[in-house]
Amino acid sequence: MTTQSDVLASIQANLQQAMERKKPKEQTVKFELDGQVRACCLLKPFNYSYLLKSIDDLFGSDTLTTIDRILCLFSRDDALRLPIGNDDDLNKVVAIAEVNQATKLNFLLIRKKDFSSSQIQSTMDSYDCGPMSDGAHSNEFHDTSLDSPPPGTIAPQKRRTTIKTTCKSATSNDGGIFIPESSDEVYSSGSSSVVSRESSSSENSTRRRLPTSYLVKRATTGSTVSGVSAMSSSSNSSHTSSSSSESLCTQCSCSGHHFRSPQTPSNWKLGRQLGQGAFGKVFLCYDVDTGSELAIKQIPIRGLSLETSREVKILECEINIYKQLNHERIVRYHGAVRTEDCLQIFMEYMTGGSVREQILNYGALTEPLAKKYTRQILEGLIYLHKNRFIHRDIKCANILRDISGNIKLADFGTSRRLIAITNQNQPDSGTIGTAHWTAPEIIQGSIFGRKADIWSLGCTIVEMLTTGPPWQNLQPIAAIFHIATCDKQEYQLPENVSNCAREFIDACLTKDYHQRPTADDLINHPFLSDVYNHNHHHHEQTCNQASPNLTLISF
Ligand SMILES: Nc1ncnc2c1ncn2[C@@H]1O[C@H](COP(=O)(O)OP(=O)(O)OP(=O)(O)O)[C@@H](O)[C@H]1O
Repeated sequence: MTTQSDVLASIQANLQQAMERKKPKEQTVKFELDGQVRACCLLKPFNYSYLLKSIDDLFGSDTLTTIDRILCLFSRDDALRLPIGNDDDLNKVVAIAEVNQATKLNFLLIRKKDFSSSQIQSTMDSYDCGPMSDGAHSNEFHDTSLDSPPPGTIAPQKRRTTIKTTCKSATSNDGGIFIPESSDEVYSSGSSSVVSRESSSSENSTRRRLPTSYLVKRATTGSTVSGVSAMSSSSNSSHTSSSSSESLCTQCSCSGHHFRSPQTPSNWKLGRQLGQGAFGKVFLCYDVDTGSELAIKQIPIRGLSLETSREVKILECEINIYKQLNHERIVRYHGAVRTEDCLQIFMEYMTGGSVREQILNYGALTEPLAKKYTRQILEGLIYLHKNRFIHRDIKCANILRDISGNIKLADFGTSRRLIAITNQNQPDSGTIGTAHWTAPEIIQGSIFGRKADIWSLGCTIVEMLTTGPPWQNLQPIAAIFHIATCDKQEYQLPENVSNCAREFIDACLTKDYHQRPTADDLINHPFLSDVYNHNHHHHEQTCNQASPNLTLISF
């Protein structure tokens, strides 16, 4: 006799079978090497050595001997890139792709540092690279030279892509097939930290072209600035006149003319080193003309490809947009200057260093201090989000302290470009990367929006209270696998942490971003109810400020 549980078991088995049948039997895999994009379809399951063989098949034998790292690219703009080194990493990546129903896996192949352009040339010459889109085969290989372009050179708008071929099932023995990139895929640059379209109901995400009108206009009425819609693409000028810029003010309905954009120092002296991050070193900088001290981040850019050089140019331009952001919870950018060897980013000097360093020096923070920092982070986020910016890299290393123990958000908007420029993944400079703070929707690659910052805030509070983010013991690939596949983020907090704090963190770590609260929602959460609203006090002073050149200091 058939019991109810037999029926249920048979339904479940059928379902399982149906799901298995729906799973694609092959995986499109796309590789990029020196700006060359090639793809093939691999029959599943495939392992790491099969992946390596495909690289040789696609790019020519001996290519592997020149490769230093294979980075898997995640997120819509490929900003999250993690090294793949074995079967285990690859299995996790394939599993994430399956969960996300991703149509292809993207890998970036990084050459060994000492591999010269002439060697690249001979390797490229040694295989038939298939049909070319414009027949300019040999010239374009010269484009992959590691030399920087001469000053003033405009990099090509798009990397060369391969001509049309049909994507069909193929084993690596086929030597690979070429898949044309859509213009959207090719054009991956733009101000990725800018929320492209304002929508209260959805967290839209589209790739943006470089905004070339750098004047961010404030709204004529109300307290919200329609900054991004004012950033239209018009010319390819990269010069910003700081004297013509207006600062943004979203805190009140005042005129918004509190400050002018700061001037980029032109006459300055390098001071002591303040620290080192994944992308470069940070020094004290004395502005000889104004007598003020700033911080300067120097990012080495010698020997970049044309494509990467273009990223540097875009970052330079973006920083000139960020200069106009003016809020007491945001570290002020003072501009960027490119020299032959490095990109120099000038910013406000924060005497207390980062909260990450505070934790490393003094241990986990107490709940009241974590609460105060959380409130101040939210104040910064509310300002950024109102102005349609996403920070995208909230973590203790990017939260800097002033002398009186208040904090500001640093490094907004720059991380994605710096990753592309320096090809960093998990940095080897003692910093810990960003994978553990990344929101599931970013890993899924379909969307990113303001609520990704809220997820990272949740991870950052865990970091403040325990010295590390959730999944801190896992390697980055394993961590993002958990973030993408687990329904509930697990983390451990000290026993004495209040329920209210736990509820707040849980709210931030809501997997479905539709359900996740906004910064505006969270500022009213009971967890923060007993923190003094320092911001309000300060802003009243700011709005009543007589001279735009005076900086008020509040305690
Ligand atoms: N504006 C600043 N004022 C004072 N010190 C700073 C400033 N910016 C950075 N630093 C110091 O330099 C260190 C390195 O900063 P950087 O932004 O390069 O890397 P990071 O944020 O620590 O790590 P990552 O590169 O992973 O983001 C910081 O930890 C901090 O001590």
